[in-house]
Parts: sequence; C-alpha cells; structure tokens
Amino acid sequence: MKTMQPTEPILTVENVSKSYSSSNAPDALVLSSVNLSIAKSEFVSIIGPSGCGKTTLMKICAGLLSKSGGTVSFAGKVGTPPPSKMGVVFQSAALLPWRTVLANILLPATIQHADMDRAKQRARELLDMLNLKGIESKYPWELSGGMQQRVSIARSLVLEPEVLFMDEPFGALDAMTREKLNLDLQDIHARTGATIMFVTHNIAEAVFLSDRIIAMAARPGRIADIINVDLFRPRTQESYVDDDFREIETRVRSSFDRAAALA
Ligand SMILES: Nc1ncnc2c1ncn2[C@@H]1O[C@H](COP(=O)(O)OP(=O)(O)OP(=O)(O)O)[C@@H](O)[C@H]1O
Repeated sequence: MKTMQPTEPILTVENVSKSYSSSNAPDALVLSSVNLSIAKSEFVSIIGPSGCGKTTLMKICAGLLSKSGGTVSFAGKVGTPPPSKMGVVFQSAALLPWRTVLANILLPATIQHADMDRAKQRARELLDMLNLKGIESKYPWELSGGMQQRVSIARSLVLEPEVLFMDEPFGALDAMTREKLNLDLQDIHARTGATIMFVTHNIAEAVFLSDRIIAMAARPGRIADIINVDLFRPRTQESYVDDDFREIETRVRSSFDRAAALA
C-alpha cells in the first residue's frame, strides 16, 4: 500500500475562466478566476449548487474542454494530463455493449497501443479489487447499474493513471450500492496513490472520501470555500455517525448553503 504524502502539487489551476456562447446569451461567464492546487495523491471533492460549473471545471482540468483564460498545469508543466496519465469516470458508465467486461476494461489500453500483457495483468488485479471476478466474460447489459459503474472505474484505472477525474460517478446508484462503492473507492485510492478530483452533490459522500472539499458558488462559478477533512483513514461505515464526521459535514453544509445563497 502506498503512503499518502499530499505535499507536491500535481494539478494547478490558475486564474481559469470559461465563457459559453449560445444564441440567447453570447459569452455567458460560467467560471471566473478559479485558482486551485491539488497535491499528489490528494482526494479533492467539488460541491456546489446545480449549474455552478463543477463539470466545466473538471472537464477543463482533464483537457476535455477548452478554457477562455488562465492556465492548467500538470506535474509542474503547463498543460493538462496526457491521456495515458489520467482516467475519467462519468455518471453514466458508458460501456460498449458489444464488448465483454474484460474487453471494456482493456479498451483504453487497446486504443493507446499500450503493453497488453501489463494491461491484462492490471485488469486481473482490478477485477479482484472491484469485486468483479467471475463476470469478466459477461456483457454490460447483463450487469446491474452498480456493477456497470465498477467496470467503468476499472476501465479508468487500467493504464495506472496518476489523476482520476470522477464526475458524479455514483449519482445514479441506490444508497446502499453507493456506500459500498465509496468504501471500494477509498481502498483504491489508498492502494494506487492516484490523485482524485471528484464531483458530487452528496455532502456525506464528499466528507467520507475527501482530504479537501471545494465549495463552489454560481453565476459566475467560483470557489467560495475550501474545507479540510482531517479525519482518520481508513474511514468506515461507522465514521458517518462520528461526532468529528458530523461536525465537518455541518461545516460543509453551511458552506454549501452560503455558496447557494451567493448565486
Ligand atoms: N455546452 C454548453 N453551452 C452553453 N452553456 C453551457 C454548456 N455546458 C454547460 N453550460 C452552462 O454552464 C453552466 C455550468 O454547467 P456545469 O455543467 O459545469 O455545472 P455543474 O455545476 O456541473 O451542474 P450540475 O450540478 O447540475 O451537474 C450551466 O449554467 C450550464 O447551463
């Protein structure tokens, strides 16, 4: 298990802004002067009212969307992480229905002409880590929503990314499945040492998983507050009812409410 030493910044966002143009609102400012530095191996969640720009910020950091101004740097160099060093998980698992679970997990390795022996070895480890053993030959449509999302997470990790971008990955799942996946994600984070940027609407989930929580305000989207989550790891299902956990949850909720009132 890798040790967590969140000191060295791996992802830096400086003065980033974004405007979208549409027929009824030319140049609508969605993000304004966002500054953020994420340390190597850090787990950072982004919360905020609907439409405040969480997904926009994450996509800009992942290089999936252009910005209107500012800079994103990865590992000290201007630019977003190269595809081989990052993984992305969205709310919809978006698996290819004609490929088996294993073939879906191996897809990034196939596309990027990576070392397939290493990728297959890694896929086997991930099948184990994500409780997917025994279903590698099944097709996505034979799986529950939770299992599909596990496959999507395994796919995002097959190239051993340094940074993982996760946009409401558990948003469509029931509460029990979600809690189980939060435990698994915590374990994956500890084992891989990956830096994780995680968008969620669920405050308890953000507290459970994060080292830091970024609360955004809307119109224009900006950082309103940053809350450190200094809770002992590994966190367990009992953590949700700890006094310290609840105190942080209350602080995050107040930040969220204040951010929502600023809109
Ligand atoms: N392609 C686009 N063109 C024009 N406006 C857009 C586009 N994509 C997003 N927006 C607008 O930008 C703002 C921020 O959207 P974004 O999806 O980043 O917010 P969010 O905080 O992730 O929202 P949610 O929590 O509802 O998912 C919203 O007002 C949205 O309508």
